[in-house]
Amino acid sequence: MLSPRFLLLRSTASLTSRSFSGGAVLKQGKAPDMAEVRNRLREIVGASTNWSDHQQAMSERLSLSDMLAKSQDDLPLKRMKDSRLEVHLPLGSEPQLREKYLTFHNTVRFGRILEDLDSLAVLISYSHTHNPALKKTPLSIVTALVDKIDMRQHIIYPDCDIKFSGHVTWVGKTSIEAKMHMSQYQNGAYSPILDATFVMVARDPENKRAAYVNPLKPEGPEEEKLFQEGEANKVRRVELSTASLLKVAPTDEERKIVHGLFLNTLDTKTVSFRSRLLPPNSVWMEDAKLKGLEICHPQERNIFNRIFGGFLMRKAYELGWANACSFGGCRPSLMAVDDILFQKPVEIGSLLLLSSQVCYTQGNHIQVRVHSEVFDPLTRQHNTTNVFHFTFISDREVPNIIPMTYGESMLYLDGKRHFNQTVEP
Ligand SMILES: CCCCCCCCCC(=O)SCCNC(=O)CCNC(=O)[C@H](O)C(C)(C)COP(=O)(O)OP(=O)(O)OC[C@H]1O[C@@H](n2cnc3c(N)ncnc32)[C@H](O)[C@@H]1OP(=O)(O)O
Repeated sequence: MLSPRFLLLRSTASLTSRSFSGGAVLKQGKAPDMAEVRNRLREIVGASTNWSDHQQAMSERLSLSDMLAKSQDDLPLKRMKDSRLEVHLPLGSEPQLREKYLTFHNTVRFGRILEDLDSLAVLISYSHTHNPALKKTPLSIVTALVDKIDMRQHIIYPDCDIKFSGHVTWVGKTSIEAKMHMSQYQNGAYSPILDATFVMVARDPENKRAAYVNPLKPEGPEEEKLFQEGEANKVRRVELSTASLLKVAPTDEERKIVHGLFLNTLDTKTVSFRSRLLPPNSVWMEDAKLKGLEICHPQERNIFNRIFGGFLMRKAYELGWANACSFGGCRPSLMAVDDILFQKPVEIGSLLLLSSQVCYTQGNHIQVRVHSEVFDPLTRQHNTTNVFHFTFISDREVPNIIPMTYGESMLYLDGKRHFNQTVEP
């Protein structure tokens, strides 16, 4: 795992003796770097620093199960400000840090930002669930969903300081919604770069069963509004999942779109269902794929000895970007990320197959879906672990993407739904 060097500027109340990540105490005037933050996270969950100790560390965590709350009512109410964090990424003032974030084209690697956001969401969640009476937390908090990342500005400069901030905005019984903002220092002030919403889920010390999190008490109309939005987000997520094209047929309008695409590819000379012709300025979906393989080494493990969610996002993003770049014939910018679902943990040692597909285009926009699955070479079984959705914008019109099979048509419609949701909500 290659996490950035964060400098914590301010947690909730004061830097003097406040815990920001479930037990870690900040000393006044001393801003911890990311190594310290990671060490603290390891301390909080009792994770091993060496892979060779991981089994012992996990067995020690087992004893923490007794500390889990039996019901949510047993846990004290928390306020939004209990989890509020502000973190500094000094790309401008610390040039040696820049290297890790730099692209060949002198912009910031967005994959690295995804890793940072993931770490921040974990920190925020541990701040919310912090119990000062416990030395180690019994909770294993994992990323379940990146609900949305909206880009407010497409260019992130590699030589200007960055600031992240965020806090818990909604909680369910065992899940936590965290909203984060990123801004960059330019021309004497910080201007917004992106807004992100993550859903984290609390599990028992072994990461096997769901575990209760503290209830959240919004204070004042602004916090009430955020909480209501969180509630609405939950309802929307359930509705979206119910309407998934993997479960139900497309709508009437969507069926017409698919049929229109089909008719547009028929060969008028042969009048056959089988003979298909690619319309001008178009690319078959089959020809808009890019694949990759990752061997999941212990270095990329998270504090629970699974593959770090941020690493998976970085790899998926970079593959998706390369595919969009190859498809559009120029370097695209990211417009939005939505609905990144972490369905199953990725075990250390897994073979991770990543497959990206341009699934929808409109004007100069490219919608890319990246699917990741673990492959067991001994049993030859494949298991989907993640699905990622990225919306890119190119500086020129891109070709139309055309599905040939029914399955591809569903991918096309799913891509269109994601595009409409993020770009034309
Ligand atoms: C060293 C320092 C570095 C710091 C970084 C540390 C990073 C640590 C974070 C990670 O890297 S985590 C790694 C990436 N994530 C994963 O591997 C998670 C993989 N997915 C899973 O394990 C399961 O799918 C998951 C635990 C997320 C959900 O499992 P289930 O579907 O069985 O959950 P369940 O039905 O028990 O529901 C539990 C809660 O999750 C909620 N939930 C489940 N799936 C969801 C979803 N897709 N969207 C929103 N909420 C979801 C569900 O509503 C419910 O909330 P409430 O109790 O509040 O109602």
